[in-house]
Amino acid sequence: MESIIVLGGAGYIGSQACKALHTAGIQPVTYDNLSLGHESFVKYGPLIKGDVLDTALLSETIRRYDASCVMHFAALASVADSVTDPASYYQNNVAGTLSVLEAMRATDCRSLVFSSTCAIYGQPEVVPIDESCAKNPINPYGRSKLICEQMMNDYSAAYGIRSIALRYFNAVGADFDGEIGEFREHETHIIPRAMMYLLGHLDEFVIHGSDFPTPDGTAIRDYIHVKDLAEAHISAARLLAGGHAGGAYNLGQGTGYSVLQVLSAIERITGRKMPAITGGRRQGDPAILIAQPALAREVLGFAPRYSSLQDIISSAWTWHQKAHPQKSLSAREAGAR
Ligand SMILES: NC(=O)c1ccc[n+]([C@@H]2O[C@H](COP(=O)([O-])OP(=O)(O)OC[C@H]3O[C@@H](n4cnc5c(N)ncnc54)[C@H](O)[C@@H]3O)[C@@H](O)[C@H]2O)c1
Ligand SMILES: O=c1ccn([C@@H]2O[C@H](COP(=O)(O)OP(=O)(O)O[C@H]3O[C@H](CO)[C@H](O)[C@H](O)[C@H]3O)[C@@H](O)[C@H]2O)c(=O)[nH]1
Repeated sequence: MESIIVLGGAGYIGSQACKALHTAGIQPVTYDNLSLGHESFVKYGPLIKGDVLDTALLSETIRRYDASCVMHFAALASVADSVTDPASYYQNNVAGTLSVLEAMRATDCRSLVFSSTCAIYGQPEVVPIDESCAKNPINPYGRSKLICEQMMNDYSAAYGIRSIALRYFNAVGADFDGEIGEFREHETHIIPRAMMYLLGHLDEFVIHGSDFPTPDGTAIRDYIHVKDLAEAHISAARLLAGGHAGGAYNLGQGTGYSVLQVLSAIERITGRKMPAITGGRRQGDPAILIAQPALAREVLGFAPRYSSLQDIISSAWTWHQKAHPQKSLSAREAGAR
């Protein structure tokens, strides 16, 4: 059976990729240090507990499974934390990716699919953003990912390790079977925070900024379902297996929604009131991020199927209720809403 090594496979997006690989008949071998991920998310193949900085263990794992490809999700990914603790981001994300490339160089595996981000574009001059737009990241997280892409290009030219960087916009939603979803110790993302608020795990939900230059004053993002992202990884791995030289592709829908539009859809779909407090902007939050996904459509055949607000919110809501059943029935929630 073909095996693919999934670095960070115990995390939110990596675990969805594992499920998609398993469904496609490929064995996903999760390699994760479990610093942020969950062992319970590793359901579709073996787990190797290890750090991406451990080059020797990585090489050994790639060889042991005779992996056809490496998918690299393992990173720190909080914009705000990267500003206060850049050292961790350069160590984990940049040195970590260098270690991955070195581990691959020591083996025969020459295909890498990498989790990049729209944060590499910084404050875009034009939207929708296409792949040729200026890359001026405005925080260490975005810079760390841009450096990784540059290293990957150099390793491709010099050592023939071909890579596809997938620049996700906002990953959202959960598995439609309710098996895996989005859950972090210190959650900052809009959909899980809203779900946690509705389930009584947060005392308030704050809208970060109402004075953006957008029609309703709240920031606009391009939300893409993790299942669509997971399937794009399989397309990317297949392209590389077919000899594709590598490249970088935006993964978004090409449509944006404001924070207020998302909150209103949450009220409609969950049938719960979502009273929100308006707060100030978060540091480094751009007003509008919308992808131009034409290149991904042309090259990867990327055609999002699960990214309507209805599918995104209903899958997340189902999973969050299942993940926290005891608390979802709390007296506070039942009485107050
Ligand atoms: N969530 C988003 O909206 C989004 C958007 C753009 C890009 N990304 C990128 O996608 C990838 C996955 O994001 P996610 O939301 O699933 O994050 P996540 O935190 O849920 O998953 C990351 C996983 O990597 C593991 N990990 C981290 N550092 C490691 C290390 N040094 N060695 C081994 N394992 C390590 C963690 O334990 C975790 O399981 C990241 O590279 C992130 O930068 C995410
Ligand atoms: O409690 C919250 C949480 C979020 N938001 C708003 O909701 C939108 C989406 O915020 P998220 O935190 O869900 O996502 P980001 O757009 O900040 O982050 C995403 O894009 C980043 C690049 O800008 C990184 O790639 C990151 O990993 C990825 O999740 C933003 O306008 C944010 O200000 C709120 O109003 N309240």
